[in-house]
Amino acid sequence: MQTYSALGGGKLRRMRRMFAADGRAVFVAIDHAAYMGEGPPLGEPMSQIASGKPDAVLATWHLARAYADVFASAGLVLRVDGGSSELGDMPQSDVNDIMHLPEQALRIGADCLVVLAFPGAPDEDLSLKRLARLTSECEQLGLPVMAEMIPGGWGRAVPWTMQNVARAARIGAELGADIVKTVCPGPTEEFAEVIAACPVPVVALGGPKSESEDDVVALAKGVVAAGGAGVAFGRNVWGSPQPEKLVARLREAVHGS
Ligand SMILES: O=C[C@H](O)COP(=O)(O)O
Repeated sequence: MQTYSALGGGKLRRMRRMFAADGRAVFVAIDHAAYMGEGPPLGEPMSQIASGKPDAVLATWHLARAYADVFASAGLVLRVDGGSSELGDMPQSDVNDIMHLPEQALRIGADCLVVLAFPGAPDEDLSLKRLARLTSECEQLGLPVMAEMIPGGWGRAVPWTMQNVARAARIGAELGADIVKTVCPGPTEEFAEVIAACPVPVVALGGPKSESEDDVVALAKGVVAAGGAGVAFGRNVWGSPQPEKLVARLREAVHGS
């Protein structure tokens, strides 16, 4: 199991706001509407997600503020990259600005910031340098950074093999990320290769809505069995007719209770 004892006090406390005593977490991603499709429905569905007791939510600036009370018991990961959307010419890899500064993020209660990075993409230097700049800045504030490491970018300029995912995860950690979020591109047993390569907690992202919630839960179980620190699932959770139940099932899969 990963421990955070080497981190400074601020980071340690914020990591504990997201990760339970077992070192694992269920993150629910609700940031999609800023860049991808309609995103999660507002209002009551947000309360339903919260009722399932996710360890943390991964949110946009708006949702972090508007649902601060609803998600008061959950950690907050704030998406700070962006600047393009599906309505425009959404890039496959090249990198937009940091939209919200770390000090501003602290003011609205963020426990962690998240940005994408695309090692292996033709313009990899842009996202890797951005990640490194952000982690150095956040170090001064005791604010953890989650790196969403996508080998080759969404256009898959390099194939999503387990080896490439492992390399991407390690690169994220080397550039200062405290948590790596990435894809599990094959059988979950093989995800152990990614965990072995990466010295910080790794959580798996979910991807498009699955036909079967049992498959979603099985993915979470498999990731944890392979040594992963949990999951960061979005569409499958807020696209569920009963998000509260699914979050509770994911908790069971990740924490065993
Ligand atoms: O932050 C956004 C997530 O990576 C998307 O989550 P999802 O792929 O499970 O919908």
